[in-house]
Amino acid sequence: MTTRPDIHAKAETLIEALPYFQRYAGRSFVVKYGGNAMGDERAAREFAEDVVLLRAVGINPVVVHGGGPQIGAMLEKLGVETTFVDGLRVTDKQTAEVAEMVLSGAINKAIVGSIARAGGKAIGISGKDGGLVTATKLQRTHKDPDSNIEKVLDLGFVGEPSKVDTTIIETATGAGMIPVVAPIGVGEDGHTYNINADTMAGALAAALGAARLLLLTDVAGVLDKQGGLLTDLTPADIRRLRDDGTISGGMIPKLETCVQAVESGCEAAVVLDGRVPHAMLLEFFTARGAGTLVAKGR
Ligand SMILES: Nc1ncnc2c1ncn2[C@@H]1O[C@H](COP(=O)(O)OP(=O)(O)O)[C@@H](O)[C@H]1O
Ligand SMILES: CC(=O)N[C@@H](CCC(=O)OP(=O)(O)O)C(=O)O
Repeated sequence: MTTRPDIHAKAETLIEALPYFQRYAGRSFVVKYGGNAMGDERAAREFAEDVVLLRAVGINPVVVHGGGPQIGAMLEKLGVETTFVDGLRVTDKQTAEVAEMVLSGAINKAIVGSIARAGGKAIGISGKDGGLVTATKLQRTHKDPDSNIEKVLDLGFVGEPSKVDTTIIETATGAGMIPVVAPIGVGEDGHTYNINADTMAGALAAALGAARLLLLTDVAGVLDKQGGLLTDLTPADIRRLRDDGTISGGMIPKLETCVQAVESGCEAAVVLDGRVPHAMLLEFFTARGAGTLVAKGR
């Protein structure tokens, strides 16, 4: 008899995953797929395969996508200038129209297509569909460090989810489909609002009581000042890391989203390296995990 160690290793990998399949069957996983991660064709294919695999083992994946760099490229083509405040795009009426066209049109349908090629059935929607997300204008203030005076900043049609009705998500997942959601919402005032994709994903994870909110990014996870990976964090740890300056820039709103999600119904959030092949599968289905897990308590 010949031995096939490679076959045994594969079987062991599947058996290692069994308790996780059992634990998460029937639960929702909200996955935020950022615009920076989409550039690479192979990574995009692997992302779609991972999502289809989650669905195949009985988990309900919900994809929320970004597209910041792609909106920027389209605005540049059209000769429209764009600026950011605290990582949020200042959005006038024309910018909102371009953001909706790029997010709900081009990117949303490209992701639906790659999930279909990986053998899954996806349905592309935005926060506008089925009354999924009602948005309100984001109120943002900024304290001038010299005068200490707090100013109200007008970011235009930048919204935050104020009401989430998950019926359309539940209907789609109940019919075996994978919802792919563009971060666009409509206000009670009838205006279209541009919503940061991390914020949108966090709001959906909380409303769905998701087992996991997964934020794929371009670093290994949350790093300490020496560059070491912090594997487990609580909301209290995050407040401390923010106060001592360990986290900055885009990581601040990302972790704020994680804290808000775990404090309002989502079991745990993970900041994960989207550049690593099949990062999602390693996180969910191995004892080692990957990235940084944010949960209410240890
Ligand atoms: N402590 C930290 N650990 C990891 N990344 C950090 C930290 N502090 C700041 N960052 C920055 O946050 C960035 C991730 O946020 P962002 O660029 O908004 O991601 P994305 O575009 O994927 O949403 C990292 O690339 C890094 O530059
Ligand atoms: C208000 C706001 O900033 N909206 C974002 C929406 C897309 C996004 O968040 O995309 P990434 O995840 O790829 O950065 C924007 O206009 O760029």
